Amino acid sequence: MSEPIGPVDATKFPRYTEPSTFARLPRLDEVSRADVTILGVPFDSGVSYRPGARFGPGHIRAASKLLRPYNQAVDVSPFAVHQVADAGDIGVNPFDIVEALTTIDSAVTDVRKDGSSLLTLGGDHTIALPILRSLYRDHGPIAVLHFDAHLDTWDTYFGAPYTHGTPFRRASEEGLIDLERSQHIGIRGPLYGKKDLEDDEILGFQIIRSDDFEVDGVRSIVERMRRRLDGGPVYVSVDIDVLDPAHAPGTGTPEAGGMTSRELLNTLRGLVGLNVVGADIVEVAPAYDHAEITGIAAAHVAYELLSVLALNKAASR
Ligand SMILES: N=C(N)NCCCC(=O)O
Ligand SMILES: [Zn+2]
Ligand SMILES: [Zn+2]
Repeated sequence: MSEPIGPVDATKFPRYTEPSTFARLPRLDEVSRADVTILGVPFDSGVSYRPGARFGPGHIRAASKLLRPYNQAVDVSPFAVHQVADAGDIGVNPFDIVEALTTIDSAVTDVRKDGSSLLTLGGDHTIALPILRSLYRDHGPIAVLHFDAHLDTWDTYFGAPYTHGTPFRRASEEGLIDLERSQHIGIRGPLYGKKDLEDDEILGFQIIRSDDFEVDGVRSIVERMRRRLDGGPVYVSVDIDVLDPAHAPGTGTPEAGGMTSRELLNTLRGLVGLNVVGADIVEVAPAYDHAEITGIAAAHVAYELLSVLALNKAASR
């Protein structure tokens, strides 16, 4: 097998040149096949408050230009172990959510058909549902590790079943999730009522609260997370609003009292060795971002997830 094509060399082409791909990696059509494909899903017709996450993919790519090839925190070069490529964005109907779900499902299925893992850049949280539908057809019920301020297991908004506050309710009803192994991390903030928590508990999710990071620390939370997820395929869904608005102002439904980016990156490093088959980063809304704070956080979240996939690949050889 030929050597993987890595990022453009920043000592020859400065970082602000060239069209944007994630981390200046090759486009999918420039490589024969990818082990990991990055796919943009510019869809935000499911939001309940501030719109704008449809511009998330481009913003995360722009903020990813400064990423360097070697991850010192976990001792891996995530783009050298295997081929990572950027498939660009899906064309999604912004006016018809049901059609959008079908389009996202088929695009994700297409990207994965030769065995590639998937990292999706959203888009609002609605997009997790069609991704889980696609993964279910290959893996069966999958554990969801859900980083978010919000439960996203609400039933409907204004009678609408497909929104960014409801993907994990729909996915649970459709049997796509292994609910005995699933977990929300970073939950906080005002709810509509106590019933929100009761409904979520009935579904079977386990909750690690944002405040738990202060009390228990990252190390003990990683232990709980690994115990919960072990034993099967895992899907990681990162709503950037899991971070405190100080660390991620550019998002649609911000809530005070969130995780720091350092806590989130460290927690993600704890996924090494688990069977992560796909991931998303959603709810990045650049119109409310300043100084690329949210874009940079999202790019680093992607980098840590890609590092986990690379370490898992290296260990399987
Ligand atoms: N998935 C995200 N980011 N937010 C859901 C918030 C739903 C609400 O407006 O109550
Ligand atoms: Zn969410
Ligand atoms: Zn959220």
